[in-house]
Amino acid sequence: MSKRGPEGLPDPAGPSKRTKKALDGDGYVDIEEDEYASDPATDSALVPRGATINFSALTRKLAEGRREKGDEVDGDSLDTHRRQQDALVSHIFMDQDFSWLHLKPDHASRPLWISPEDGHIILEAFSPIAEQAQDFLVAISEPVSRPAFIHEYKLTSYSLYAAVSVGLQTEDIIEVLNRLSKVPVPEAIISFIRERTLSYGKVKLVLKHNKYFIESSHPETLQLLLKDKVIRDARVVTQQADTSIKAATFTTMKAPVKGNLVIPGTKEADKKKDDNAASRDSTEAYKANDADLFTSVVGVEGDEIDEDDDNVHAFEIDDAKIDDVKKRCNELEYPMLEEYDFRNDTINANLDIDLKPATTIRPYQETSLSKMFGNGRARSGIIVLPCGAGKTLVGITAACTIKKSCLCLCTSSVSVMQWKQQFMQWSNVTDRQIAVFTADQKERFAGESGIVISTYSMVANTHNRSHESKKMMEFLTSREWGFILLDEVHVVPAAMFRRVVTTIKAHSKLGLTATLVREDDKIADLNYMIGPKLYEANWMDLAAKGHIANVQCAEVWCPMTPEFYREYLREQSRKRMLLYCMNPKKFQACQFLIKFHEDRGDKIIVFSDNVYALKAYAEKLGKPYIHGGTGQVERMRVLQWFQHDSNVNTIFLSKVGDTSIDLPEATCLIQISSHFGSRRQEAQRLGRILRAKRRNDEGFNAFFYSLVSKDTQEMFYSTKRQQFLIDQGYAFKVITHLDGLDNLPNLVYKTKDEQIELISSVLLANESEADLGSDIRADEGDLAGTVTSKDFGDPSKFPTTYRTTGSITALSGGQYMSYAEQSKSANKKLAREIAPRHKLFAKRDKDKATARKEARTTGRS
Ligand SMILES: Nc1ncnc2c1ncn2[C@@H]1O[C@H](COP(=O)(O)OP(=O)(O)OP(=O)(O)O)[C@@H](O)[C@H]1O
Repeated sequence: MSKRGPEGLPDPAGPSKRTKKALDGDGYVDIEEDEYASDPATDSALVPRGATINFSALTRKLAEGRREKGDEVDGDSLDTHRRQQDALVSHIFMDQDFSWLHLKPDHASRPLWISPEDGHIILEAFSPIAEQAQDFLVAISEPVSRPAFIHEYKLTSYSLYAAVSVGLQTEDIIEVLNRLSKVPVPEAIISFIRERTLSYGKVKLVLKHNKYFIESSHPETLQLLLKDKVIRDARVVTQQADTSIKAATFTTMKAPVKGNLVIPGTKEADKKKDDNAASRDSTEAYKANDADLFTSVVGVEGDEIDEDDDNVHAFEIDDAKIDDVKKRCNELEYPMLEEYDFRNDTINANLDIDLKPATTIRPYQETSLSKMFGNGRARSGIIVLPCGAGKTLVGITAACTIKKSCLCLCTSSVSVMQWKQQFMQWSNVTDRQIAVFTADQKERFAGESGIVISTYSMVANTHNRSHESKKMMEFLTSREWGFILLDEVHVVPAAMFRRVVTTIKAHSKLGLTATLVREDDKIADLNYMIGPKLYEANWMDLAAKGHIANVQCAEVWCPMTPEFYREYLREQSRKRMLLYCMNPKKFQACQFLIKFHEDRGDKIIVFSDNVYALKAYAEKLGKPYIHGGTGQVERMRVLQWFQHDSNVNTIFLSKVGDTSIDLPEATCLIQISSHFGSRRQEAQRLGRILRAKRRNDEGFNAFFYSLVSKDTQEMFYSTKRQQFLIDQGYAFKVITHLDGLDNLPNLVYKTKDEQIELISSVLLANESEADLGSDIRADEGDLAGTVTSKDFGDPSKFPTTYRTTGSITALSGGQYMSYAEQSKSANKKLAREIAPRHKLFAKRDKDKATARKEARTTGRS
């Protein structure tokens, strides 16, 4: 595989040579000079096929060539003037001077600019055609950052793979980009798009009669793949097929027939119900949609999506090696499309389910599904929708469209029950057709087809299975599944995924997630294990349309009291965390915000990953709490109170509440302790209020506060955590002072004595109290719990996030708080004190510390 730069773009250091070398190493591929790109618009010698492109060098060379030839300059005075201007500004921008990419005369009405350096695309989100441009960019590139006015995307190999897999053609991509761009699309980018899309979509992975086949209508491509050792070794040679690699020896299969497909829950489906006679070809409808997009954006007709050739060639591969083969094909730049022609599958029994007549899916849910079913088959891939936007219904609608046996995998047993309940709520599935497989329940559906809902760990775990579990696994692995639904795909460790993908045979896979980010950079693995990203919604758009709530985000800086800070500087890292969580000023800020929001009529969830702090805060403030150790009955009771009792307006949750708790009543979140710098956790917590019931009330805002102890490590983690949400367009305000806090009646830990009492109890607390990982029960499967502080790097190296400091009045409409920047703090003085001391004093300090330690040990015993 070509080595990629940090952006997913090729590394200028020449990785293509690696590709070539790897292939040569196996002694099978001759990359001839004539395989160099032969597009007349580009200098062919510069762009070898499969080679990595140094965008800037290439573009400059091409531009210089043109200048030498006098191509781009028609000699009129305007251009001369322009060149003079360029010369004037060039020294300011240095190597970032792109003035040689001349603006088109009507550039003001075109919303895009593409960097010739790295394929990053900048979009003016305020342009009248920004919405259409966004739809197009989401299809061909990866969104990097989408705040209010300027969006950033990047073109990568994977994004182009996804574009081809949803039916876009190379020339359409280039044409539309060119129409939208303020400058002509740099030639390096055109070459990159051509080169990357050349081989995509040529090879498919098909499951037939419980066997996997690699299928293509280009026999030469199959020959090329078979020259690779990994693929060759994975091939199952049947009697009919000769091992020698000739097109004639491949099994020839008939191309699937296309017909009518209507996704349930859409307007199309309603129309069909109303008028059976007027059934329409939905493939045509989706093509028309795409064509509309292109026409409205750029004024050209969209090309027809290629129909399959009549004859396709295929060879069988060993299902135990399926994962390696997929990975290898990706590396060879022939990623396999996985499509399931479910309507022509006569082998697997149909599942008679449909959405209930009253269920209507929302426009963005329909768009995401149209990417999956756009050509009448089910494409495997990933759909990314914000938390609370209704991924469950998207999954259920997909299952009701495919109408074959479905296996649904989630991260915890609580989610399993929620999925089952949602299936029953939105579709007409009967109790007999749906079964759950968890540690407590091992059910099977009645009849030939049905739905099984389980957890990743139940299916992937191979140790200590009970007899019943073994039997259940035999049931799951012995059959062919039409559809596998994978919830929260971003949290599942790669090894666990691999086990699931290799043990369960499924024709199509749909991954669902809100946050396609991982701290361990394993996200690229999902591309070959599940498929490309089919759709990613824009959070701000959905908020503007009322599908999710508008949220005001704020980071509240709580100064450490001098005593806490002194101990913080002295203690080791685990205790340090306990100290910044239990900071009395944070306690007070939490009390103040709870009071402030309860008075406004909000329902508040306070999150704390640290169970020691969770209990201490909740007990001190007299509020109910739930953590990993809370029993099911108690949990349900607390949640019921919160939902229905007007006297219980605040609950405290540990990380068990991050994902699996659906509380549309909640309108305010306060975070007092969190899992280091996890961007995913921050987004998932925000997700708890995005579904606020009251989101469509006029002027309604939900609130998300992160309480951070000033001048501690927590500030670095907080910045890191916010990055994902900032990229989605959320602005974090910083509150440095809560006006009125000091006058709050019954303010906790107000006196020095109380604060000192608190610090001694924190210091006496066991080191393990600072642990975050032990809170989740095994069956709740904290699949992401493997991430530690180490994964977040060195705080000092992390780039700072842009923040705004503003008025809380503007933030919440409240008049009781104000900002004040503190220029000096006692903490700074303390930090100076703690700095390396003269050796004369060092010994005295050491003696003192030993004495203190001894005193503590005696106190504990
Ligand atoms: N088309 C729809 N019509 C009405 N309600 C809907 C629709 N789609 C989703 N909802 C509602 O939106 C809420 C959120 O849905 P869901 O729990 O599926 O979100 P999610 O995207 O899975 O969130 P998370 O990632 O936080 O788990 C649910 O209460 C669901 O009933």
